[in-house]
Amino acid sequence: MPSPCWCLRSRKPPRGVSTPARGQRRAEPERRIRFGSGLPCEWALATKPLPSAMALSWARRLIRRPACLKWVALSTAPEEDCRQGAGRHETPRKRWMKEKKPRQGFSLPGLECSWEERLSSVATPLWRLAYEEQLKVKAESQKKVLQTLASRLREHGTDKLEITQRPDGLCCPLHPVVPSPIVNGYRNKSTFSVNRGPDGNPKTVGNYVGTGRAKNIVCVRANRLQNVPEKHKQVAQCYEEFLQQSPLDPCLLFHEGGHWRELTVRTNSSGHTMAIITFHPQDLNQEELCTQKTLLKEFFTCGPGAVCALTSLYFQESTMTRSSHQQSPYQLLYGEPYIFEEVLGLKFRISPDAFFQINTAGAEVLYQTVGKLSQADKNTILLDVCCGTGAIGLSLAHQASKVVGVEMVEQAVEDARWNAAINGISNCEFHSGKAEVVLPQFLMSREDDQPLVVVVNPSRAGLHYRVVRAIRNCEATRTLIYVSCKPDGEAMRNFLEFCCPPDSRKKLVGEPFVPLLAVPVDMFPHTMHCELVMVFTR
Ligand SMILES: C[S@@+](CC[C@H](N)C(=O)[O-])C[C@H]1O[C@@H](n2cnc3c(N)ncnc32)[C@H](O)[C@@H]1O
Repeated sequence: MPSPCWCLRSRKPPRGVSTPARGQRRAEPERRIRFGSGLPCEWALATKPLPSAMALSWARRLIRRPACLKWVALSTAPEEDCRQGAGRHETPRKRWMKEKKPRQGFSLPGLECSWEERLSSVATPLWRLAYEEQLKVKAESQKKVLQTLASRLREHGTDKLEITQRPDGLCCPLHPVVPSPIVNGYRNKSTFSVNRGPDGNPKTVGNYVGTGRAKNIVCVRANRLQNVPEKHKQVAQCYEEFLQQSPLDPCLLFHEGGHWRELTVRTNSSGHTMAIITFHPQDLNQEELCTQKTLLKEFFTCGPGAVCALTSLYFQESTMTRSSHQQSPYQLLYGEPYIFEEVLGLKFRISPDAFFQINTAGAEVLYQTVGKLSQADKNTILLDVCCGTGAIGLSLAHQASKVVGVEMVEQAVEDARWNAAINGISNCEFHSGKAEVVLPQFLMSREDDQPLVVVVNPSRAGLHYRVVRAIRNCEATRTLIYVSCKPDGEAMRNFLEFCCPPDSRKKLVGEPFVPLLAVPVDMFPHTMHCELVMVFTR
């Protein structure tokens, strides 16, 4: 259980707690709440768990103002700043940010709030709530998404009674959140950065507290993050040990030089572990690069890093924030080129560059949910748009007459084809390329009029308008399933494009879709995120 403490920034004190006068400190034996005057907004620290209703109401505020989340950890400025009060024109936060110096975890009497806890509050803001409470918070935020969609559709002049006449103000019925079968350590992939830690050590491996824009980034070890499994933490710790003994500098800012960059760890259910290390070559020659790769390999195969028992070690030279395999190949230094996973009885091969849902047990629930909702049958073709390694299409292939997948990452498409073959699935084809290029061509060139069930699961950037237009203008598409982990972002734009009244200016001439049902599936316990499965029909 996490330590019984809830810490949030809030404009108002929780109900039932009076605000002390400016500068005055108040201590109650049961619950002690402090308000730091001079901070941009008041914030509160409770040393006892708050009643769940209270915690929930605060969490709801976070949903309304998610920007607050960024400040949850940062606004916890050291106590002496609050106590002494800042100058008239300089708030403690301003002063703290101006110093730009990472500080040691600070302590308040009765409340230890370490850097690790701050990181937890940034990366997993719900971690102090019991899982049932987390699900309530997520249900609330999904409700808001459906309310927003309903009101945006009304603004767009929809006359669909299914939307305009719903008494709850939602655009369609909303199911309760389907819980994740695993709540802790569920991540099968974690990425760790290298940067200055709270003690100023530039070779710290962890995750960021703070932002680049505010220039107050501190890299904090992920040891306390509840969604990261122990194995990932162990590899991160070993990489840090390697860096400490390496003569080369870490690459903190590209233009300042340095080499060692982030670490990605992938694991599967049988404990196999793949590590990928990104390296900025700067002006090293091939021989020098080779020396570094050898040192890294030796460290993880026969040196102190051997305890991690890696099954694959990859090295990627990259001068960009992110590079695909095409831009800068993943170089296998040691072991198996792929990691394998089993999902719903099917075997999946996953390349280092390929996307795979980060919660494998949660992915099974998600795919089962999509399968039930899709109503794909032997008369329908199932289109899996943004298919990754083909997981959705392959797990539903037995329901449909045929599956067609589209994916832009070449390695993932190769995995999808291999996955179909190894599982003996012959009614699938996978196309490589951007969906906005491949899909309109595919739909235009179809000669049969077999009904289509389209499942889209794009990244956070949402679908390109050409993809939306192609799907909407294709009459054979009667059912559309949109799976999104950020339905209040770009996906909302897509929902409107699918459901708005016909608009010839935007070439959205096909019959509009109507939201039929929404089922949230929790894949990310402790975070605010949730996968939303939206079913549209027409
Ligand atoms: C959220 S993942 C979904 C993967 C897959 N449905 C699954 O469950 O494993 C999004 C996928 O979309 C791919 N993608 C992003 N933009 C794309 C585009 N414009 N065209 C095709 N695929 C794209 C990404 O490479 C990634 O594999």
